[in-house]
Amino acid sequence: MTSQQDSDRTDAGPARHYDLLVLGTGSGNTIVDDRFDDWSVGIVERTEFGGTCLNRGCIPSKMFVVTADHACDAAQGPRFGVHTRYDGVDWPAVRDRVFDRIDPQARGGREYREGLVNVEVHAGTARFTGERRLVVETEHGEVQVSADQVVIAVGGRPVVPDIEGLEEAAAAGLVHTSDTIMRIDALPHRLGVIGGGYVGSEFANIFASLGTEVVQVDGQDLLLSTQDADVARRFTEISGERWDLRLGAELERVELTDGGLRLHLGEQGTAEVDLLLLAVGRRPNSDLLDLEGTGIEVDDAGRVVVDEQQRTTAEGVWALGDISTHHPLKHVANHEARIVQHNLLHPEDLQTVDHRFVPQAVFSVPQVAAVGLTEEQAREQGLDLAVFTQHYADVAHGWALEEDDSGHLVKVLADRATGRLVGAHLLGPQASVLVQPLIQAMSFDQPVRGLARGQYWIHPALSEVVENALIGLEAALDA
Ligand SMILES: Cc1cc2nc3c(=O)[nH]c(=O)nc-3n(C[C@H](O)[C@H](O)[C@H](O)COP(=O)(O)OP(=O)(O)OC[C@H]3O[C@@H](n4cnc5c(N)ncnc54)[C@H](O)[C@@H]3O)c2cc1C
Ligand SMILES: NC(=O)c1ccc[n+]([C@@H]2O[C@H](COP(=O)([O-])OP(=O)(O)OC[C@H]3O[C@@H](n4cnc5c(N)ncnc54)[C@H](O)[C@@H]3O)[C@@H](O)[C@H]2O)c1
Repeated sequence: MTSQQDSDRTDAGPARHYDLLVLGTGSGNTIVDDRFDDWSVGIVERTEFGGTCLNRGCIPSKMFVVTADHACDAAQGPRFGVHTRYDGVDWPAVRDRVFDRIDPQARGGREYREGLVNVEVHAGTARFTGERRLVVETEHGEVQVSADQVVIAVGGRPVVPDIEGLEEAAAAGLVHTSDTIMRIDALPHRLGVIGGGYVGSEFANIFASLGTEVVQVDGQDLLLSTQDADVARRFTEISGERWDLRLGAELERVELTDGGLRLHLGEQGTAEVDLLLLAVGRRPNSDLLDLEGTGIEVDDAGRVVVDEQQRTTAEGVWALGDISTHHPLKHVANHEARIVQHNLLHPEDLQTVDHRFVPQAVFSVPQVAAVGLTEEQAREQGLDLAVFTQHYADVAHGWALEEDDSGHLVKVLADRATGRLVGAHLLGPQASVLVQPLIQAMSFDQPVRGLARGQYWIHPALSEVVENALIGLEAALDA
């Protein structure tokens, strides 16, 4: 590769041409390693380095989840005969523990890139002006950039619905999204959470565990309504025992009250809260890019259209992660970044993404984890299914965890025609870890028969709940 960097000035400021231009420093930033040392590289980032996951997503939220788990454990002590109780939280200390770890990582990421001789970092928002030509709006004016190869990795952002009174409430500083809720100054006494998906369910648990009175609202009749119905139902029941759930409800209007907010929820009445968290989904940032006229196609949901090699519909332009995926998860964005990285380096030997068995987990209490089809999806596809559900309460480690059957479960589905797993759905402690052997079995096309008995499972570890689920599934296949 030859560097064609130049610095011709134009009306819009200095022009730069690169071998590679990366837009966004979430998973996009992982592409540039020492194999690109002889490429000239431009990187554009409009906020902190590291993207959503590091700064406003997975990592800080899971640090709060672990803190919330400590609070729950303290409150649960007496159930085990232990004299503990939960006495409240030093919120600024909790928050600062998280961001004193994270913020230096973001700064360090930027400094590292800025220190590389072949890389130029532009702090600003990029938008296209032509074929692989863009302008970056920075604090110091506009910079024109162009490149032989462009990687679009600009992610997404929370959806803010258009609801009466919301703007006034936001102007009063009482409305948050996942972008801001983790940096607030004080633990709210009462929190309204609009949305019962991933973000809503994780934050409802965090704040409820720390002592906030939570009211959670969702338009659907179940929380996590896209999960397998058995899991969604039990998760909803457990959450409903812990905080105020208003399901099948619309947030129709928000009203400012003395020091707080009144949420008008149609048939679900009203709720008084101090702060509101909007968690009604995320949208891709394609609208910031001025893609019209570039040949880069976007679908109805605003996702940049890519093929199996992560190529967009425009020559030399790639996309990855939340801007283009149907699975807006960090492990997917990272996988796609590895594919783009390989394909940039080996244009004669393109690799294809593997989206066959994308797992996911919700880090609430209890945890939820899943891979493959739900029972409903499998039946819709007309599969001849064998299904088995193993309860945690019926394995040795489950006895240690719970006195009665709390409904924690491992549900596994197999296709009788192939003898292979087609889905696994877990609800309970460590679900996000326990699901891994099931992902592995599906990814490596291992038959269900022999999966349990063909290996040792440590006794009395919680993994026996997965072993027993597979034994039960094998019996169901043979029935
Ligand atoms: C609260 C929360 C918790 C989450 N938890 C998990 C989890 O536990 N597990 C999991 O797998 N996933 C989780 N996710 C999802 C995960 O964060 C995303 O899937 C992942 O970060 C997407 O990575 P990305 O690189 O595609 O985009 P991002 O990480 O969003 O990076 C895009 C970058 O592009 C920048 N940018 C945007 N537009 C422009 C522009 N025009 N010019 C220049 N720069 C621009 C942005 O500032 C950003 O830094 C969570 C998300 C949230 C919100
Ligand atoms: N643990 C994780 O992996 C994790 C955690 C957080 C976020 N994420 C990612 O972020 C994405 C976005 O998460 P999210 O929770 O914002 O979206 P989501 O799509 O998971 O859930 C949105 C919820 O809001 C509800 N809703 C939508 N509009 C509403 C309205 N007007 N009133 C009431 N309810 C309404 C929907 O019924 C749905 O239950 C997820 O799809 C996921 O990919 C992942």
